Amino acid sequence: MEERYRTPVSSGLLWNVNQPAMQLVPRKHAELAPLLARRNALAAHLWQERPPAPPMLQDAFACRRCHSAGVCAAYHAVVEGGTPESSGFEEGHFESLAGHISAPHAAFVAHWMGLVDWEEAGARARRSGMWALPGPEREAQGGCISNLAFSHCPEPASTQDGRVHLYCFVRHQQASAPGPPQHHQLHTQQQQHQHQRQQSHTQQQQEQQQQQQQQQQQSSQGQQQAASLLDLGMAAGDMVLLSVDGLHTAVGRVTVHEVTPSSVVVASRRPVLVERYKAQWRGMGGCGGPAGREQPQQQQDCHLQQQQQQQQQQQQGAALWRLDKDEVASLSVTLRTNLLRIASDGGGGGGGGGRAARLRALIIDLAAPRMHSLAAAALPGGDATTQGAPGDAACSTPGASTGLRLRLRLEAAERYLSGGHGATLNEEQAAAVRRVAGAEDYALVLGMPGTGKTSTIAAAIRALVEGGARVLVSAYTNSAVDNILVKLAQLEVPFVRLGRQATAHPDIHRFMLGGAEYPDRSTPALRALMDSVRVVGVPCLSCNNPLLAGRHFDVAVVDEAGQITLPAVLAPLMISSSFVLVGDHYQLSPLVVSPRAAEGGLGVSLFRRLCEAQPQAVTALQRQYRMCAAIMALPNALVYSGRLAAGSAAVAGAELTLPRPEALARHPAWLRPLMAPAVRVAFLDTDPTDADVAPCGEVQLREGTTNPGEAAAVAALAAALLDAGVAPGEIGVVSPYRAQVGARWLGVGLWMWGLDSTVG
Ligand SMILES: Nc1ncnc2c1ncn2[C@@H]1O[C@H](COP(=O)(O)OP(=O)(O)OP(=O)(O)O)[C@@H](O)[C@H]1O
Repeated sequence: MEERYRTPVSSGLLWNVNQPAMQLVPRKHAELAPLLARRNALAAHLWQERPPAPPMLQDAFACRRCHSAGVCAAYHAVVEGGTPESSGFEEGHFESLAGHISAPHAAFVAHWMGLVDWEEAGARARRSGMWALPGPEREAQGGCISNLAFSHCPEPASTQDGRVHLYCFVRHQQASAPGPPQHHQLHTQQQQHQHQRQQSHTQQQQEQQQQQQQQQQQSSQGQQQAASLLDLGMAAGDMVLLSVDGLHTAVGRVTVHEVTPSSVVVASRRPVLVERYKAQWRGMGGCGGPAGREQPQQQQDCHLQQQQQQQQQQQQGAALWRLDKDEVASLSVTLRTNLLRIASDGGGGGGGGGRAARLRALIIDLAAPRMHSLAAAALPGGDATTQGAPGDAACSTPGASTGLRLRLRLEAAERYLSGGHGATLNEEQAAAVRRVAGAEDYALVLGMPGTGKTSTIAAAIRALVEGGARVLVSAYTNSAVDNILVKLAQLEVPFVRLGRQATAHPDIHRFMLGGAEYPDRSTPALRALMDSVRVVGVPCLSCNNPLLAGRHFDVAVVDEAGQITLPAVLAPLMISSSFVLVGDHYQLSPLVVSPRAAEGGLGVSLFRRLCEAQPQAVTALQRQYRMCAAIMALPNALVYSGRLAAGSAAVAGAELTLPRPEALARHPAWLRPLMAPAVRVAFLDTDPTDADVAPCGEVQLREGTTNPGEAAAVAALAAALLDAGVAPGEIGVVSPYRAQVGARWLGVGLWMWGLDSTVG
């Protein structure tokens, strides 16, 4: 720390998990050497591609009291093939925690643990760029905004989470006038840079290369960066790390508050000492790291551009800041813990052993799910299919048999479906509601695009709640959770949304703790709220929220389940008696970075695994309300084998209506035939021989691939539609290129999406 911060450090803080407060520990020279040795050993350990876990402690007394003994025993058993003797646990302790794990279950969990390891290694390789690459290089790869100068502190904002401090940064443009990106120049420079790296590294050559690079970078600096900060893929709500480039990585973990073309405002709960870095910068006299320290050539190459920018900033007495998206964070730890919790029968903190046993049967052994038919549920006390699951006693509602609970839900579903909003659901949707209400183990809802998945799930949740169930609403992303919650609010179903306000949809803020619906944040009030509320919404990876500790739900409903990896989806399932997975595995599968993990099956969601193993548990929604017949023909031919149908004749025959068709006369001739009402799908040939359409071709910009010719053609089409009276909000533009999805469309209020975000 002294080396890094150039400040004498005379003591440190020790946090002992068994103690309520931290202790101040004075620095003792004699203790430093072994501490550094442990630090180095840990660093060396973590640096390996797939680091093994440290050896078992062999401290029976400490392990008996440890809250992680369950997952630790499960890990030792399934990954390390451990025995009671090798565990070092007290006699009988290891067997009680891991003795039940059969060889096939151990093999399954070990396999998935390995996939998480590979994925973590892949993600870590990407993340290392945050620490190793100068901001501009990282910005070119995406996930970073670099070359920022601190501007000012807007007034602190008050949120339900408390007051947050705001910091506004602007592009450091003063040293170089902004201008259009010089594509050719950038490309050439990158080639030269690469080429130079391949050359022999004699001292003389290195110096020449550095000089060349400096000259090139000086001439192109300021021209390479994206013209608008909106083009860099960061949005309000993103979690980012704020750093001073080359001086201090991760000054703070902050949230993006607002992005405009020229500025970005970040929010932090704690004050960030921006002025301090200005002062420190002056004190250090240049680039980060001790002066004269030898660096490998690659690092020197890497840091050249950074140093130049820093020198410019230094002359002006200010630091250069950067924002890096924090994507991996503690994800792998959560995934491993989830896997070990279904392997373990206790001591894992939360899920009961009975629930874990049932999940092992359903997920690993692929046991058939028990489903209560309406007829069976009508019988007093339920039927045989609802009784006697091993270990389920831990999950049942006291005083009510499983059969009775399911019958109450099914009756509530029928009541809902027979009146008001419920009557507007089509047959498939109504069947899905019944299936969800009658599911004892799980139900799967396969919702093809535009088939009313969200509406159906919201209706099913309302029926569940009216039938007395407590429901956990989850998904991988905050936005997917909120999508359902918005519909629940319309159906007047009360709920609590857990999480930070910054990550939630504005319409949902009032349902968050401290929001208009739940203003009292005192401990008794929160406890009473969590005891009484019937519906809680939280993303999968936040199910370890302290307010959920020790709580149990009757049903977990997980949306977009086709896009969630198996280890990630387990957390909500562990704290619920039954679950409903909603998704469409024919659309996007889980995003996996590591090819090796993908080969091993990490890209196969639990939703798909169960759909394939237990097709009788699937209710498919196939009647869609979004696409006319001509558009629907494409997904039907490519993906759904003709199963997708239009919800009504009006949907199938929908056509373009132009309030002012005569306005088209003012626009290029090539686009007029495309606007005929009968034309539902058109492929526009952008061959350059057509004089009217601008020549098209891909161009590599710093912010990504673009096709200016195609963009111009789309702009012409949009302008014609607007002129002909189509409302801006009725026009959508989709592009496979992130860089093409830019600010230029926002001015006219068009909907503009990247390809991924249009799925579903
Ligand atoms: N039974 C129905 N009758 C008429 N319109 C319906 C019906 N069900 C859904 N819709 C309409 O279909 C559209 C899509 O509904 P919804 O957003 O719930 O579908 P989704 O399957 O969740 O969509 P996505 O494909 O985005 O996941 C909405 O405009 C909705 O009002």
